[in-house]
Amino acid sequence: MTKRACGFVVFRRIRGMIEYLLMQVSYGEHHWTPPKGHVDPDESDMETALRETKEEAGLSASDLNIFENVKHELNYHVNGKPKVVVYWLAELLDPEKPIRLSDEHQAFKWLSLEEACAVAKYQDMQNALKNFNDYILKNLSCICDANVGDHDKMKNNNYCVDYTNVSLYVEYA
Ligand SMILES: Nc1ncnc2c1ncn2[C@@H]1O[C@H](COP(=O)(O)OP(=O)(O)OP(=O)(O)OP(=O)(O)OC[C@H]2O[C@@H](n3cnc4c(N)ncnc43)[C@H](O)[C@@H]2O)[C@@H](O)[C@H]1O
Repeated sequence: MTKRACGFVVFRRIRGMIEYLLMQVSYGEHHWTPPKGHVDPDESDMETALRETKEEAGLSASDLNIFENVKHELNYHVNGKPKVVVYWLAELLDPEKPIRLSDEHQAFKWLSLEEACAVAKYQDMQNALKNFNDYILKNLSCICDANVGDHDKMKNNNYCVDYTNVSLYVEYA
C-alpha cells in the first residue's frame, strides 16, 4: 500500500528576495522538508495540506495564497514501501508572520532557492523547488536591479518583489 502525504512549498517575498520555508524534524535523521504529512482517511489531499501546515507551522489558509493548479508530486520509498508526496505552491501573504512549530519539528529556516536545495538534500525535492521557483519568476510581477530584460541575473539572484514598491519592473509572461 502506497503511503500518501500532502503539504505546501511555502514561499515569501521579502527584501526583494524569494525565500522558501523548510522545517527540520525532531526525530530520526532530522531531515528538512516543507510542511506536510500523511493523508488521514476520508480527507482530501488539500485538506491534509492545510491541516498539516496549520499543525506544523501555525499557518492557516487565510495566511496563504495557494496556487491550486501549481503542484509537484514526489515518489520515493521509506523502509522499502512506496510513498507519494504532493506539494502545492503557496505564498505567505505577510512575510513577517511568525512560524509556530509543533513537537514534530525542532527548527525552521527561510532559505533562498540555492540554500533550500542544499538543505533539502534529495534530488526530487530540489527539482520540485526549482520548478516552483521557475513558476514564480515566470508568472509573478517582478523587479530586479538590473536592466529590463536581464533574465539571467534576475533568475540567478532570485530577485522578485512586489512592483508597487519600486519604479522599475519587469513582468514575466
Ligand atoms: N524515525 C522516526 N522516529 C520517530 N518518529 C517518527 C520517525 N519517522 C516518523 N515518525 C513519526 O511519524 C510522524 C510523521 O507523520 P506526518 O507528519 O503525518 O508525516 P510525514 O511528514 O510524511 O512523515 P515523515 O517525516 O516520516 O516523512 P518523510 O517522507 O519526510 O521522511 C521519511 C523518510 O524518508 C526520507 N525522505 C524524505 N524525503 C525524501 C525524498 N524526497 N526522497 C527520498 N527519501 C526521502 C527521510 O529522510 C526519512 O528517512 C511524526 O509525528 C513522528 O512521530
